Amino acid sequence: MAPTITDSQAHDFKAHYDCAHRTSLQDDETDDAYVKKITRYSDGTVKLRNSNIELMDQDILYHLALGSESHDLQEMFGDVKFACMGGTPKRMENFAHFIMNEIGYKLPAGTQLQDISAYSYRYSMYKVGPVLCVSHGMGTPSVSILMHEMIKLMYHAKCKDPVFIRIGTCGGIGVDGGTVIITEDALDGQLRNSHEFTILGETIHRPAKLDKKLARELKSLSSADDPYDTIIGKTLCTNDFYEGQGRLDGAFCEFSENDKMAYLEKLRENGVVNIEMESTIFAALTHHAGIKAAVVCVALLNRLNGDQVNAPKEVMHEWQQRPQILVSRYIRKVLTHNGQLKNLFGHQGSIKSPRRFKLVQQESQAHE
Ligand SMILES: O=P(O)(O)O[C@H]1O[C@H](CO)[C@@H](O)[C@H]1O
Ligand SMILES: O=c1cc[nH]c(=O)[nH]1
Repeated sequence: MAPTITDSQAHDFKAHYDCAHRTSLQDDETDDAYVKKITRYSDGTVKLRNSNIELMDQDILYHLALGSESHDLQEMFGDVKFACMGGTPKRMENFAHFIMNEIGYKLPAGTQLQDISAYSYRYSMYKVGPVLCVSHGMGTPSVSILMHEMIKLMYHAKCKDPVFIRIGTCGGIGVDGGTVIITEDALDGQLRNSHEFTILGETIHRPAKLDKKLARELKSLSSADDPYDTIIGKTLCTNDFYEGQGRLDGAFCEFSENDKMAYLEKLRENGVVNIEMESTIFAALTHHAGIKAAVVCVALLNRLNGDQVNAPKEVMHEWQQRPQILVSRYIRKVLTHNGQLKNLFGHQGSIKSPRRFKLVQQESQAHE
């Protein structure tokens, strides 16, 4: 049944809508406190900024092949603490297997990981205890649809203070392929720290804010033993991989190599260290929902040296594991801190890897 919206709910909607226009006038702290107030219940569970949903008999999360009536979402997802997302289904399936080993999670006997959203034929979703691993496709429209449904999923499931992390790939600016980059600020094609939406024919901007503390915490989990650099910097989010990222090798190119290099230099002068295609929408919608979020990508090339992604497949496969390793350290740290990683030492996989073992030792000492 379609929801009926009362005047007071419409007023509520308008207040929230006005807030989206107003945020640039507010200082960050007021904005953060306001967002927190309207996006959390007192027990930390996610509160939606859309009262229409409560009035609906059921909410179908169409692109996830889930629904609030057809599935017991609280039973299925109520324990989720981390929602990790990345472009491809295969990367997220690999991450699900990787994190399962890293946190010592054991599936019930006789079962194996399954793609929960397989029948959507859109996104893939795997659940490993408190960790959801979801593919988001390419570009901001694809991520936008997923984020609406993921945020509603967190609400229906009554998840407490979930953290969203994008695990991606990017082009580096002045950094070597294989470098791990944590986004400090996500900028749109015009270097604005916001995402532009067209709603009811009107243009609005929502701040593309990520959690700075989380970014620093992730950075602190990089290790001097890692055979690659992990850095923090600004990320440019574009609507295209070719002309939109100043590549000379698309089907069309109406600018010169000099124009391209001048543009990349301008980005560098503005503190931009990488280019990808989802960070502004990811940051804007998580911030609007009061959800702590981070973006961690690995550079597949240094764009100052060229445009083609030509590293060997095996090399790129190894590079793509690097953001996953960093994120898994964070997840293990939080779970250890919360006393939820009790089985770790009993789990063979953890004892086998010296680096992982060292980290576990450090963590347990830090919490003694
Ligand atoms: O590696 P993922 O997460 O797919 O992200 C990057 O790769 C895609 C382009 O190849 C874009 O979606 C870009 O953001
Ligand atoms: O150059 C690159 C590489 C990966 N992803 C992008 O969006 N750009």
